[in-house]
Amino acid sequence: MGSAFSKLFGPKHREMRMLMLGLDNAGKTTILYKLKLGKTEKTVPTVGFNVETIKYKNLIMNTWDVGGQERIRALWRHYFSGTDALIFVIDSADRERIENAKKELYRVINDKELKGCLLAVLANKQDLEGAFKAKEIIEKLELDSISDHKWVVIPTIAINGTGLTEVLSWITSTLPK
Ligand SMILES: Nc1nc2c(ncn2[C@@H]2O[C@H](COP(=O)(O)OP(=O)(O)OP(=O)(O)O)[C@@H](O)[C@H]2O)c(=O)[nH]1
Ligand SMILES: [Mg+2]
Repeated sequence: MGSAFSKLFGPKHREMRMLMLGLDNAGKTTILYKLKLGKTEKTVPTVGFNVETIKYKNLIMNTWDVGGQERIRALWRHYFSGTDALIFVIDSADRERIENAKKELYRVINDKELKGCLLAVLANKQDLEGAFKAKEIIEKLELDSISDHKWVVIPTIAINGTGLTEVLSWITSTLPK
């Protein structure tokens, strides 16, 4: 009632934690800043993490974006605790590494610390030639086999913002009350 939080944001707001993971170069940082600032920032590969607060409707989304390079993926698990929604970003045009992305996705969602969290898979870079469509991503990643997480695949183009509102909207409407 009288917490500093409700004084800042109003009593109706609800705070949640989002975690963005995916292979290096998938577009995570581009998405984070497009959501936060509404513009396309020039990015460099993330070594470590970025964190930003995104306000959407009545939600305060504390959003963590962790670097995806192979040598630092072992650090991902340090960010799992308390995650309400995992946003797993795929470079849909990187056909060679889709199996690698699949392996990393299952390693993450099978961790007990992420039990039951929402899973939004972003089929990013839909503007690029040869990009897998959302349906193909579902097949390649065998998402129909996942029954212990509510999941969705959303086609996105981070550089112009296509699909990003759908991501926030799905999370908002699917989050347990
Ligand atoms: N064409 C196209 N390029 C994109 C899209 N999204 C991101 N990019 C580009 O992909 C490159 C990598 O984007 P980042 O956001 O830095 O990728 P990341 O997932 O944060 O990578 P790490 O920090 O290494 O894990 C940048 O050059 C982006 O401009 C997209 O939808 N379409
Ligand atoms: Mg990054």
